[in-house]
Amino acid sequence: MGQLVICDHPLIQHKVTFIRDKMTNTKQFRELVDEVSMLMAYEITRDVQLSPVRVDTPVQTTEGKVIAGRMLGLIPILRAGLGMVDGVLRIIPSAKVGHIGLYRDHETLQPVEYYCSLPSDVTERELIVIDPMLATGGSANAALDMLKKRGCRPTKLMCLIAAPEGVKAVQEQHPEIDIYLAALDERLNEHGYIVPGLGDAGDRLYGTK
Ligand SMILES: O=P(O)(O)OC[C@H]1O[C@H](OP(=O)(O)OP(=O)(O)O)[C@H](O)[C@@H]1O
Ligand SMILES: O=c1cc[nH]c(=O)[nH]1
Ligand SMILES: [Mg+2]
Repeated sequence: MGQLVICDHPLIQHKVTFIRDKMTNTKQFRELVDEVSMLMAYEITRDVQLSPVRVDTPVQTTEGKVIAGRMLGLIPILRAGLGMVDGVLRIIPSAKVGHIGLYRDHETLQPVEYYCSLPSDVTERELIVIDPMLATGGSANAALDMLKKRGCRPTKLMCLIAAPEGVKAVQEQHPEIDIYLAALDERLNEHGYIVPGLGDAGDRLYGTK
């Protein structure tokens, strides 16, 4: 079973509180999501392999460590996943980005696929699927299915807020995936929204409601 990691660094928890706040405006919301995503990228890259190199300081030669060329790909789920990409890219600038378009049908809560564009070398990369909200888990599972069907290797799912129902659904359908969250909330409501959550992440990022 993959790990379930709650990124409980105080800076992340502080910012998530303001992300949840309904008084936070679109500009502040976008900035906070960007900042939390950057901070979460530290946790997500914790297992990156290092290799030794010699480095000449002004004083003497010593041994340093550099990242051992692991190839990463970021796969945001449109729309809301886009709000997290730049923050992660600030920490992992060499990652390539592919896009999966999914929206959740408001009646059935089932994900509807409308776009998929992946980097040409995507099958050689370790992929991190990115979406701020993991509610029923339908969208994350559909994205992971789409990637696996194309011969790709997703290893991590990065979300801001999840409901226990969504975590369970991903763990059942894709048990090897490591899930990284800033918060694990109480439950879903009758409309499939996370409680207490933050509302509709896409609408809050882009000011569409
Ligand atoms: O776990 P689930 O029950 O599938 O719900 C989570 C999905 O819902 C939201 O997207 P939405 O459908 O609102 O699309 P948007 O990003 O375009 O707003 C969110 O960004 C996830 O993709
Ligand atoms: O609470 C939720 C659930 C799904 N999608 C959102 O944007 N928010
Ligand atoms: Mg939405």
